[in-house]
Amino acid sequence: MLQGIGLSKNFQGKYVIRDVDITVRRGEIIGLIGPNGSGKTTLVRLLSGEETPDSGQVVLEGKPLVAFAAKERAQRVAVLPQEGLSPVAFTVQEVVAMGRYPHESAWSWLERRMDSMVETVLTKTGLTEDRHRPVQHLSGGQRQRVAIAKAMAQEPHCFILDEPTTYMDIAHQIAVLDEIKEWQRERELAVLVVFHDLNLAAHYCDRILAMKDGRIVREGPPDSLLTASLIREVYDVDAAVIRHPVTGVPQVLLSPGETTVSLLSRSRTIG
Ligand SMILES: Nc1ncnc2c1ncn2[C@@H]1O[C@H](COP(=O)(O)OP(=O)(O)OP(=O)(O)O)[C@@H](O)[C@H]1O
Repeated sequence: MLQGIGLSKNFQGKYVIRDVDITVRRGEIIGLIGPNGSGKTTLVRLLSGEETPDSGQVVLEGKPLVAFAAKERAQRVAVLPQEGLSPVAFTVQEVVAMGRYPHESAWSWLERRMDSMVETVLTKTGLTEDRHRPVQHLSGGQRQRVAIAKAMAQEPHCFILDEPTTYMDIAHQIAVLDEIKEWQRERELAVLVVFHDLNLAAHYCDRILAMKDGRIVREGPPDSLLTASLIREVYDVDAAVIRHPVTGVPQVLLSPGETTVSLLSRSRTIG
């Protein structure tokens, strides 16, 4: 459904994405993991058309992404960027209604605000009570929920989220990811999520792709992929991986002392 074929991207003479193949299929949540600077956001930006690859191409529903007009593309792909929503003066409801833009014809602004899809996502994301508050008065976590609601209102077939739970407390991390998962199942969406939290990735993803130095180095279901050796290979960190006592999915436990040693030696190498 959304495919990157042989993607490479070079910034200032340095390849940050190297010959990456990736397919995000309908009905599937893929997690993209990897250390800082490994190329996750750049890959997301290539897949959403915000960056142009130096080689390779992105194919959406069988057609090159570049062949879609911006509005057609927005009807199919919604992106939650890493930087989230700016603290704008618009209200929560107005921002969520902006997500309807790709589907509107000659509707007026007022009609757009009354759209039932806006009501549905405000309810789903628990934002009904805050609907008349200006976004600039919300906390970082609340703003992130508004950004997710706006993307949901877009009714895409494919949803790309770059670290969606940044700024959220643990209750909202779970609530928002549960909602995204339920919505993905209902609509058979193709979902790609960049995760730093490997334990959340293990719970929510059907498949995980691990990136390092601009390449996808390992790929598989969380159950078989998330091992101590993978974490050592990708992050240079010695971690213990155990089974969650209730769900049985792999969970990563860090050993702080060893993590610090690895990071110090890595920064010495970089410096
Ligand atoms: N527009 C740009 N110009 C120059 N270099 C860039 C640009 N965008 C990204 N890079 C570089 O590309 C590399 C990969 O960055 P990217 O943001 O894709 O990594 P990431 O895996 O998402 O990192 P993080 O986990 O910190 O968000 C980094 O070295 C970064 O400095």
